[in-house]
Amino acid sequence: MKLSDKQIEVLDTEGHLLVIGGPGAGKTTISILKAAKVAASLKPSQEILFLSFARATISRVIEAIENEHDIPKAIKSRINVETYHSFFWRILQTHGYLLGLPRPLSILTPANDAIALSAIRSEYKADGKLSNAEKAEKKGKLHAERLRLARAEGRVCFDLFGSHVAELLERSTRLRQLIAARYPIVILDEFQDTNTDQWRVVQQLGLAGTLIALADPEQRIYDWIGADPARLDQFRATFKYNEIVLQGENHRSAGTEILLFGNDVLTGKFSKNMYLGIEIKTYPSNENEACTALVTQTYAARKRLVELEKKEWSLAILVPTKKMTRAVSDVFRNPLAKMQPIRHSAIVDLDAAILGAELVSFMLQPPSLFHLDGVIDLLCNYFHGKGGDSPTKSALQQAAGIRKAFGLYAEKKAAGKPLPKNSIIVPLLQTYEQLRAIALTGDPDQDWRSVRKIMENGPCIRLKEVAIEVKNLRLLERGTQLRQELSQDWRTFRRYENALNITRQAFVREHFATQSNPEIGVIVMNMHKAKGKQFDEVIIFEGWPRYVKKKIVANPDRIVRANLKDNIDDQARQNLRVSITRGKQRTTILTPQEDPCVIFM
Ligand SMILES: Nc1ncnc2c1ncn2[C@@H]1O[C@H](COP(=O)(O)OP(=O)(O)OP(=O)(O)O)[C@@H](O)[C@H]1O
Repeated sequence: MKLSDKQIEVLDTEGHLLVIGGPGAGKTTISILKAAKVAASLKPSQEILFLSFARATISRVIEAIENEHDIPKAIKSRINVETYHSFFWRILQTHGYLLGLPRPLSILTPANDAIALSAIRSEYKADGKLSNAEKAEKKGKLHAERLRLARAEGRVCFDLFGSHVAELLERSTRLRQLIAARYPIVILDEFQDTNTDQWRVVQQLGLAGTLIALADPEQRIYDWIGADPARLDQFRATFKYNEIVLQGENHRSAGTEILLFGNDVLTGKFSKNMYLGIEIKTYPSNENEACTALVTQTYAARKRLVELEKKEWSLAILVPTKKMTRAVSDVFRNPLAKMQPIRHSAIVDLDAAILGAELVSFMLQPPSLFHLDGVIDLLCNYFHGKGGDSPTKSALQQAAGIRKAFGLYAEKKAAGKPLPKNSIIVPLLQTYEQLRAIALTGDPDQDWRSVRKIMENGPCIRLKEVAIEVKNLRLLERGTQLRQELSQDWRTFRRYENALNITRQAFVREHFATQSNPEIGVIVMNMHKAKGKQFDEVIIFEGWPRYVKKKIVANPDRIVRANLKDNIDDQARQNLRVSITRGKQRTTILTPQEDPCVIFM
């Protein structure tokens, strides 16, 4: 790889650095090369810290490091790529007591956070129907409860990580120095998207160590969770620094006009009718034709990529919402008649699946006095937590309904009376009895599948939902730690004595694991998740309007909310630009014929 003059300048410049460049300008690449250069002169106890937002981004950075064949292995191992979350958690575990947090601390995972806060959330109507004062009151109550859980029970949710670590570093010069002694250089990926607490931490890290901030102000897509357009200027005002702009560089899709098109999306002024590497295709606005268009385009892209005879290729299908990620994944699994299914992986939120897995694993445990009570607790947990931080009213009502029906069951049972025939506990008990009758084998994969199948095919619709949800998990595949630990549990006790605990720990570990599979083949994800990644081809597929008597009555899953001109804002434009510029060779946009994406109109 021949580095550009500006990239070489990054290598040669010392002190705090702000590296600015558009999509594919080579910021990540040059920061890795810089890290390798500096790592060679570090003391044995020191490492370079590369901080990123999501595990998904980390896997690409790790992959990029692996791909730099000129960097010796020993040097690569000195670059520690981590999420803000996992870095913060390490500090909190060891020093949180200084803030009055108890010991030991445990993580309140997003799903369990949702469960813990569901009682407060169920006091309020949906967010859209709340006044500003009610919203503020709800936010205050949620925050107070999270603080209470941290201080009284030592259960800390992700939302509190940043502010607690910031407070620790602001109050302790010694701690700052210790961290800087271990990590003399900290690289900040996607710096434009740091939120207020992360920025507070970064300021402290910069007091004692050296920062390399990588940023593209126009890829800022996290305003809704605290990113701030003023962040780059705050960096400029806080530190004595050098700024290097990788102006006009585009190594990702060189030879195409993908970046030019992405930039034109930002301004809304389209300089050309056709752009090399960009295809905008329309489909008739109905489900069948939308899905057929998507599947056909995916086949065609896949064919093009296979014909290149590269060892590995990647094709991303990017959609505007999480809901649509699942819908596309379902369509690929079961396309319309006569079309071949498409092998793919889908990046979906796993909150619900993880809670479901807790229930499946608990079913593996031997019967105990209160086993059924435990099942009910976990099933209620599932409904409380499955919607993450925006649970639906109906899910909360499901949980309340199960709890109430189980209370009645316990009463009747104690009085020796039968349950009402229409009680939701009746089918649940039937499935439960079938589950209890399984002869477990000690092969966790097989036993897990037996439990899941009975739940899916049994008469209880609630357990069936859980079983279907759990299919999204791949944690029991050959060689996984969860599988090994469950096997060990069986070998020790001749039963799965600790299945629930083992499963819970596996998910916490998984959350912090940095190694995730490189993204190859067909991958479906929502547009936000594509940040920081790249693929050989990208297909952006948005939803279509629903008509009644030729009038649009709903317009979900659009790039711009409801596809209304008034809703076009910087966030929508930047988000679309990020998605468009993930493609190396080609980006195809699929939009409905009768109501195409307003950004292009
Ligand atoms: N000087 C170079 N010559 C050739 N290829 C390069 C060069 N610098 C980077 N690349 C390649 O270009 C692609 C994009 O680079 P990189 O991911 O570093 O960009 P980025 O600025 O971090 O992008 P984004 O902000 O969009 O995530 C990568 O495949 C990388 O290997």
